[in-house]
Amino acid sequence: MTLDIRLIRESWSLVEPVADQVTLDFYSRLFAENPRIRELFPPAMDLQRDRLFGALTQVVLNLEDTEGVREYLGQLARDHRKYGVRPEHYPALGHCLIAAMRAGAHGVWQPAYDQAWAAAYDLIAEVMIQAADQDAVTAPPAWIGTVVGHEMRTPDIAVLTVEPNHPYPFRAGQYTTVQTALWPRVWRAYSIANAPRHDNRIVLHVRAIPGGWVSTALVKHTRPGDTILLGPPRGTLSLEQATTSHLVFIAGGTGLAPLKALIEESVWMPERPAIDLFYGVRRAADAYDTEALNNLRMQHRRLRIVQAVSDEPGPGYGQTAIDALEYHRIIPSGDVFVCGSQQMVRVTSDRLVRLGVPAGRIHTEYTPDAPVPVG
Ligand SMILES: NC(=O)C1=CN([C@@H]2O[C@H](COP(=O)(O)OP(=O)(O)OC[C@H]3O[C@@H](n4cnc5c(N)ncnc54)[C@H](O)[C@@H]3O)[C@@H](O)[C@H]2O)C=CC1
Repeated sequence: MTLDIRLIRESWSLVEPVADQVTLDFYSRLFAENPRIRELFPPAMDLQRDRLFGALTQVVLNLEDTEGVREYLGQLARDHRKYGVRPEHYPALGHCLIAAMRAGAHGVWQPAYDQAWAAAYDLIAEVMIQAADQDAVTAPPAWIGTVVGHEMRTPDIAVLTVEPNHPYPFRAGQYTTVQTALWPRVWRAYSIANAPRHDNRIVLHVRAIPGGWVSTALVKHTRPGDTILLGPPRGTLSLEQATTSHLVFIAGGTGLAPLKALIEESVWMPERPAIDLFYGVRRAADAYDTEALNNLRMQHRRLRIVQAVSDEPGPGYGQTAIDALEYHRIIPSGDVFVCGSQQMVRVTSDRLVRLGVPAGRIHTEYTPDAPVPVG
């Protein structure tokens, strides 16, 4: 079966401006026609809605890159095993998706679009079902993680150490998704703050954010001995993305987590890269991992750490991490990794480009389907 990329893009451009409406309509149809499928989704659907359109956008934009799309869909399928998605659900999803798009592009939708999308959807479903089946041979849909450590580092930041019940095959820089018993079917993403270890444990840095259901449960209502569910590891942030041996890491708040994992990994590399870490916090008291960072500095002689405090007065204060980088007159000649809030990542990346860093050398986690992890 061949894909009519032109028809898919053309029809996509009609529904994109009404994405919110189409997504709402899609879920309304799906749940009305298939009440059992509703049970797979969380009570509040806000984040889920954004993800659906984000994922489809990724596919539509990259249709020529067959291998890339297959890999992306494979990852999506492995991740969806934790929701309980099964092969028999796919036809209903496809049917409702096309119906919602047709309704959204009311009046200008052509019958040929139906055929183009049906063919594309069949292919998407086939790739996803195959990938999920293959994954089921070696991996559970989700891991049960026992919390073996829970340290309150500030009144609202906890560092959790979690022991998965099966080998957890992640790479430094990746993130996991977490569900707590308090919020069934609600999953949130958290970067893993360590490189893989022999004891199979992972460390998460979690700030309880106001209104953050999962983050508040993890920080305030979780104790050693409790269990949580972990989805499969995801994300592409990796030292392998670097093409140079001088790395600049720019972290904001708990955005430190994945960069710390990369630093840990680099300690074991035969040729350690030189790393400048610019770490931004709002208040000095928010620097929740100073001791561990100092330990890493002892092990990694080519690691330099500059801390910036943005929201407090005082000598050397009043700076974000990127301000500090400019203040120290470091013009990155190598690769730069940026992790923090979406706003911070965007502002920092723009400033790096203005400083002359090629966009291809700026590495961030943000992709449309995988928003920077939030609580
Ligand atoms: N892979 C990733 O990129 C990860 C991202 N995160 C995200 O990092 C964020 C951390 O939040 P918090 O710990 O509450 O710290 P925060 O975002 O409140 O502040 C941390 C630092 O970022 C700076 N900052 C905030 N907004 C900025 C902006 N628009 N431009 C420049 N600098 C800005 C602050 O001044 C401060 O120095 C969360 O949004 C979390 O989701 C967390 C883990 C991993």
